[in-house]
Amino acid sequence: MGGTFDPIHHGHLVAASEVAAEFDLDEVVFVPTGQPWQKSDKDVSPAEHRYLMTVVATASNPRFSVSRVDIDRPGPTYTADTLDDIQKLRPDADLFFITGADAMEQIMTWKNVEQLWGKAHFVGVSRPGHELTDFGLADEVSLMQIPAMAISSTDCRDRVAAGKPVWYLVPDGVVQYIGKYGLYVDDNGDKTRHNIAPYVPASLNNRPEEDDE
Ligand SMILES: Nc1ncnc2c1ncn2[C@@H]1O[C@H](COP(=O)(O)OP(=O)(O)OP(=O)(O)O)[C@@H](O)[C@H]1O
Ligand SMILES: O=C(O)c1ccc[n+]([C@@H]2O[C@H](COP(=O)([O-])O)[C@@H](O)[C@H]2O)c1
Repeated sequence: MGGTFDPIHHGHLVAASEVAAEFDLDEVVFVPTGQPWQKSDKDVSPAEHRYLMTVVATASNPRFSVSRVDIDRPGPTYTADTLDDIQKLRPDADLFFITGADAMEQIMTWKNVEQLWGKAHFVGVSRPGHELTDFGLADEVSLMQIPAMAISSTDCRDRVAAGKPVWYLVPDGVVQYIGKYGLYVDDNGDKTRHNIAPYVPASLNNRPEEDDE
């Protein structure tokens, strides 16, 4: 499941869980976007924050994982590249790509859309306020009704900026992550203030003991 996840919320998690159950999937890989080119007119939080919030949100589900392929690939994020990279990592897997109804509505504008159908089976899930359409591609796209979650990342960001709670709209750990790094508070759009370094596991970051002299 690809997304900007700025922040990840329970609408994303319910969609992933419902599709995994319906299609008996072994795993759902959440893939935060690197540069979501169709959101270039919007302020998007640094990729490392979006990645780490996605890790926090999915950590308790053994069938959920998070991939860095899109945030580690330079340039705009295209799903054709995402699917190629994931297929290289899981050569034997049959890939499914989960999208909400709003993303499905836009899919014909995605790069190399005609190639996408050969790379994965697409599952479009219902989302309040959006029509669910498969553009007549019934063999390539499945449509699925899921419990209606009227939650969006935009609304979560706006609520934080307005000092309103986002408890129960996003996982508890994500509420705490947002507070810890001061994300989405009104800072005149200066996102660089909240930049963090890429995550490096401690085991790769051990420095030799410093000499006391
Ligand atoms: N409440 C929801 N129900 C079903 N699908 C959703 C829901 N929210 C997001 N999705 C789907 O999850 C994927 C990633 O969405 P994204 O990260 O852009 O979240 P968003 O809430 O739409 O964000 P924003 O408000 O910033 O545009 C998209 O395919 C989107 O359609
Ligand atoms: O391939 C494209 O051209 C393309 C254009 C827009 C969106 N997408 C993908 O659709 C997913 C949801 O995107 P978004 O912007 O709604 O978070 C995410 O995986 C994006 O990379 C892909």
